[in-house]
Amino acid sequence: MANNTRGLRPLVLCGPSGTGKSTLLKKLLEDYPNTFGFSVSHTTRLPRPGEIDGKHYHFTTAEKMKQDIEEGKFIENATFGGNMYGTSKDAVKTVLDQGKVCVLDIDVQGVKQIKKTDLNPFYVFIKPPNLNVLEERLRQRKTETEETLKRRLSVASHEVQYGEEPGNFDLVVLNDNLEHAYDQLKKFVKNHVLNGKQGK
Ligand SMILES: Nc1ncnc2c1ncn2[C@@H]1O[C@H](COP(=O)(O)OP(=O)(O)OP(=O)(O)O)[C@@H](O)[C@H]1O
Repeated sequence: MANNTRGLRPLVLCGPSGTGKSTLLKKLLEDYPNTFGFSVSHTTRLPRPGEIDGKHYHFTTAEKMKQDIEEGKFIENATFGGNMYGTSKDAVKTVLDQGKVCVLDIDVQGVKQIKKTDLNPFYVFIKPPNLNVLEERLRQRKTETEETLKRRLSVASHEVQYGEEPGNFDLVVLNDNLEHAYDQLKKFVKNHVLNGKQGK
């Protein structure tokens, strides 16, 4: 069954911090076990409570990450809120080798870089209802300090602008109601990413 996905285009989920990418991704991975594989990004930020090294992120140092970037080991990388993030070639290869559809959770800077590669994924933008709701979600998540929260919000409006620009994404999902947003994502996945090739 896993081999049925071989050759299918990867799926990029992008959107401002707190917009609900991880939440939607979790639902997708639960709904389609064995079909999708998450490309585990590298980051120099500290783990949040409950985050597991190698599962949620590969936690690394700025020194090591800079060196790996110089050595060409990354497909895309970005600095956000004083921390580095990136997708290594190995992270994508690991998923493809499992015969799964590779899902990448990246920001706008990463999307712009991926567009210059031959990865050829589907691009989905997850849009927050507005910046006040985004702030509320980030506050409720209790992962941010006042400073990191401000930084995340300050880039969010530019990201939404890029997300809404026609042609930049294959699908823009408004994450107002979670079930509604997930339905839109799932429909797109069924019709385009899986292209009728397999069910659950
Ligand atoms: N539709 C929704 N309605 C209400 N709350 C939501 C909705 N979608 C997500 N949330 C909540 O908003 C918070 C942020 O969501 P999540 O962590 O998935 O965002 P993210 O885009 O992955 O952020 P980051 O890029 O910082 O990892 C979480 O606490 C999540 O439970």
